[in-house]
Amino acid sequence: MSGKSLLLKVILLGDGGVGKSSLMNRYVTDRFDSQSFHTIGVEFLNRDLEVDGRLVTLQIWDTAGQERFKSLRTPFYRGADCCLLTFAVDDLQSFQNLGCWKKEFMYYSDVRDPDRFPFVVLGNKVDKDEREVGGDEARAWCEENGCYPYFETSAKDDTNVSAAFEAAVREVIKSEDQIDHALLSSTIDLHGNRKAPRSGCC
Ligand SMILES: Nc1nc2c(ncn2[C@@H]2O[C@H](COP(=O)(O)OP(=O)(O)OP(=O)(O)O)[C@@H](O)[C@H]2O)c(=O)[nH]1
Ligand SMILES: [Mg+2]
Repeated sequence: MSGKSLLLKVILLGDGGVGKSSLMNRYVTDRFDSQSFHTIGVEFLNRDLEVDGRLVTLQIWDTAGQERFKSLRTPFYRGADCCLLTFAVDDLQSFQNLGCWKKEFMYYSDVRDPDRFPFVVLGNKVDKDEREVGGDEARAWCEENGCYPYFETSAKDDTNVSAAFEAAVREVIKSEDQIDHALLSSTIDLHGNRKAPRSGCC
C-alpha cells in the first residue's frame, strides 16, 4: 500500500430534495435525518478511505439543488475530480434534469478534458415503494451519456452508499491512468510519427 494519501474532490449535484446531503451525512457520519433542511450554497466534509490499496482523502462537496441558489454553488465546481449526478427514483423530474446538471457542471467547472471527465450517477431513495424511474431506464441514460457507473442508493437504509463513493474514487483513478496513457502514447517516436491519443469512453 502506498503511504501517500490522495486528496480527491467529489461534488454532489442534483435537484433539491433528492438526498445529496443525506448521502454525504450517511457516508461521513453514518447518520440519517428524516427532517433535514435544504442546503444553502455548499458544504463539505472529508472522509479517509482505502481503495484498492490506495489511501484517499475524499473531500465531498454537497451543493444546494434549488434553482435560487445557483449562483452560490457554481463557483465551487472548479477543481472537482468527479461529479456525482444524483436523482431520486420516486421523482421523475429529478431524473429528467440530470442532463441539465451535467451541462451546468461542464460550463462552470471548465474541466480540461470533458470527454474523459468521470461522472457517477446515483438513483437515491430506493427504499421507497413508489418509483417513477426504473433501473433499466437510468442505466440506459448512463450508457448513452458516457458509460457512467450507476448506483441505486438509500441514504435512509444505507444501501450502496459506500459503494457509490468508492466507485467515484475508482473512476478518478481510472481516468487519470487514461490521461497518463494518452500522454505517453502521444509522444513523438524516433521516426517522427506522432501517435494520436485514443478516444472513446468504453
Ligand atoms: N426515504 C428516503 N428519504 C430520503 C433519502 N435520502 C434523503 N431523504 C429525505 O429526503 C429529504 C431531502 O433530503 P436532503 O438530503 O436534504 O436533499 P438534498 O438533495 O440535500 O436537497 P437540497 O439541499 O435542497 O439540494 C429529507 O427529508 C430526507 O430525510 C432516502 O434514501 N430515502
Ligand atoms: Mg442538501
